[in-house]
Amino acid sequence: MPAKIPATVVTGFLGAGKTTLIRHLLENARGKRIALVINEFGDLGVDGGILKGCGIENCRDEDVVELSNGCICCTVADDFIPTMEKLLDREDKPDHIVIETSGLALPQPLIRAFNWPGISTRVTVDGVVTVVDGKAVAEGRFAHDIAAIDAQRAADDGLDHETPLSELFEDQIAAADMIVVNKTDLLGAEEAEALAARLKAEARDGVQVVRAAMGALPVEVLLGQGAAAEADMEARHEVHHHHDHDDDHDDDHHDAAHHHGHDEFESFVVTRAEVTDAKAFAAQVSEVIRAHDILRLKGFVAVEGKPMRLTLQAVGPRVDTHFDRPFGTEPRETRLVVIGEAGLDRAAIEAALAA
Ligand SMILES: Nc1nc2c(ncn2[C@@H]2O[C@H](COP(=O)(O)OP(=O)(O)OP(=O)(O)O)[C@@H](O)[C@H]2O)c(=O)[nH]1
Repeated sequence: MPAKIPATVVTGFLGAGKTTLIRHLLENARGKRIALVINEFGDLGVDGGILKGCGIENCRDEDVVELSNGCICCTVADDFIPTMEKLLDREDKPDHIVIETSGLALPQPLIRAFNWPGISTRVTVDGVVTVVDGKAVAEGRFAHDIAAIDAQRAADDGLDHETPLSELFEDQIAAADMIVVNKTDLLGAEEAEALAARLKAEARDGVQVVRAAMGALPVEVLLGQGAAAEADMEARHEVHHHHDHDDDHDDDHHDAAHHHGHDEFESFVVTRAEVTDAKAFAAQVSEVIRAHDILRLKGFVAVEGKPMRLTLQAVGPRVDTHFDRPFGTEPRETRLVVIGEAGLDRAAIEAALAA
C-alpha cells in the first residue's frame, strides 16, 4: 500500500494568524508540493483569495481548494470528504495537505473525519497545529477582536451561542499536537515565555509549544510530526459538546506589517560513538528531549554489533527507531540533528547524548 499522505490541520481563532503562518510555510516549502484546503464560512473567500493571489511559486491556483459550505463538522460527507478524495485522486498528488479551519470550528470533528472509509487508508493527520494570539491570550482575552467573533456567532442561527469562548479555546488546546504562541512581537520575552509555559501545562503531555512572530516557523518544525491524530481522538477530549459553527473574517488582513522574523530556532549536530543498546538509547534520547525542550531530533545511530544503521526520529519525547540499511563504507558513528527554539543548552545536550 502506498504511504499515506500527511495532512496538517491548522486551527485557532480568527485573527490568531493562521493564514499568515500558512503563507510563511508555502514561501519556505522549497519544492514540497503542498495542497491547501480552506474551510471558509459564507462566501467571503478571503483566505483563499489571499493565498491564491499570493504569487508564491509553490502555491498554484489548483492547489488551493475552498470548502465554502460552512462548518466542516456538518458538511463532512458532502463537502469535505469529496474534496479530499478529489485531491487524493489527482495524477500529481500533493506531498502534504494543509487544512485551515475557520476560526470558531471545533477541530475534533474534522480530525475524526479522517477515520472515514476511503480516506483513512490514504491520508493521515500529521499534526494539529493550534495557533493562538499570544497578545490576546496573555491579556486574558482569547482573540484580538471578541466583538467581531460574537457578532459572527450571533449572525448564525446554527451556532451555539452559549458556549463561552474559553471552552472553544480549551477544545483547540486539547486537540493540538503543536501550539503556536503567535504575535510574540507584541509581547515581552518573559511574557511570551510565561504564556508558553502555561499552555504547555494545560496541554496534553508531549505537546510542543513554540513561540512565533508572523507565524514564522521552520517547515521542518511544522510538518512531519507523524502524530496520526485521527487514531487517538479519545486523548483529545472536547470540553464542549454542542453543535458549533463558525463564521469568519474580520477585515484586518491588510495590515500585515512586514516583518522578517529573526531566527528564533536553532539546530546543531551531535555525534557520538556506537551505543550499546538501541532501546536504552531511545529512552535516553527521550529524556534529553524532555529535559531540554527539544522540538525535533533525528539522525542515525550506530549500535554495537549491528551492521545496519538505526534511523532515529523524535518529535517531542516520542522517539521512533528502525534499522534502515547497512553502514557499508560509511564511518560507524551516531549523528543526530537537534532542532529547538533558540537558547538550547548545546553543551549539556551533547554531554547528555554522549553519556
Ligand atoms: N503583530 C503581529 N500581527 C500578526 C502576527 N501574525 C498575524 N498578524 C496579523 O494579524 C491579522 C490576522 O492574521 P491572519 O493570518 O489573517 O489570521 P487568521 O487566523 O488566518 O484569521 P482568520 O482567517 O480571520 O480566521 C493580520 O492582520 C496579520 O497581519 C504576528 O505574529 N504579529
